[in-house]
Amino acid sequence: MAQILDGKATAAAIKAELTDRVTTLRERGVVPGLGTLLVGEDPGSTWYVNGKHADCAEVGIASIREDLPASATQEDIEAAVARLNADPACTGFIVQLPLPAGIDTNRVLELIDPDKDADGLHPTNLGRLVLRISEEVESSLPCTPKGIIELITRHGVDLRGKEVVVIGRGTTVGRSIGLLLTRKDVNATVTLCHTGTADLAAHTRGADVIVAAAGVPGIVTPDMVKDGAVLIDVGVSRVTDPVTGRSKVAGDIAAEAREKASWYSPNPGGVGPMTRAMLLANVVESAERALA
Ligand SMILES: Nc1nc2c(c(=O)[nH]1)N[C@@H](CN(C=O)c1ccc(C(=O)N[C@@H](CCC(=O)O)C(=O)O)cc1)CN2
Repeated sequence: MAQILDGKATAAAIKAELTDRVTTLRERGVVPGLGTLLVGEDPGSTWYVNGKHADCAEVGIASIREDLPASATQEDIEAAVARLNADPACTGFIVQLPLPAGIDTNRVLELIDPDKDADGLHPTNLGRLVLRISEEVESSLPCTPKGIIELITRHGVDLRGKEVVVIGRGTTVGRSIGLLLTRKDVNATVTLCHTGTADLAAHTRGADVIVAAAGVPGIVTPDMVKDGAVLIDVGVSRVTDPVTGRSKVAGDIAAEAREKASWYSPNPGGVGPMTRAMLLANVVESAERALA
């Protein structure tokens, strides 16, 4: 019988730990502050950003918002990044992705002060992750990959020597998760599959762990899963429920595939809450580093 990697409960436990650490920081005169930059009115992105501010309030982190209209130009966005870089109340910030079409996302990410990069997506911080395979990385780690590893290990599942297949090569998950999984403290072996992979099923069938981050509902079907595999469902697609007619989240892993798993992350309630908790952890850790 497959067991659940409960992201909601794990994130709640992490938030309780972070609340205590924020109290200690405040007692030492440091108020951690998270900034967000949201461009446009996409309902999903707006929901995620609102959630980030609610999470901050829950654990005692201050928060700062920069909301720009969808018509914002590259210059407008770069100016907002500069304001957050300069704001002393903002100890770390994120640029909500994706940015509207026509905006040079990499250029925007490169302008974030690496010391304030709460998402760990600045090239300097990704570069540190590439270079430091055994030492502690003294900057933020990308939230979803960090959250996935935390979710698995907090449930007592050992990743050492495991064959992990990652599906999807996006900026926030696929490109960087291999860097974390192959660090010496985790020691997994990673295969990164993507839209150019010739035979996806041939890879997933041999995998001990599948991290599905393709954003394609149900791309992982039961025939692609080995008995006893660990299934991590990162994909978030919005579909209409044929019975209720309501919009709902559809993950990348077909529900029937879970029956073959030893552990699986539900979706919703798995990786998403962990992503949110890791952002808070990054803000707290960076404030603690600044004090040390
Ligand atoms: N700058 C960033 N942009 C984006 C990131 C990111 O880490 N940094 N990740 C995603 C969006 N995201 C956070 O920003 C995010 C996605 C999902 C969830 C979440 O809690 N999902 C719920 C279900 C939500 C629903 O019902 O729609 C769950 O899994 O239980 C939180 C944050 C892309 N952009």
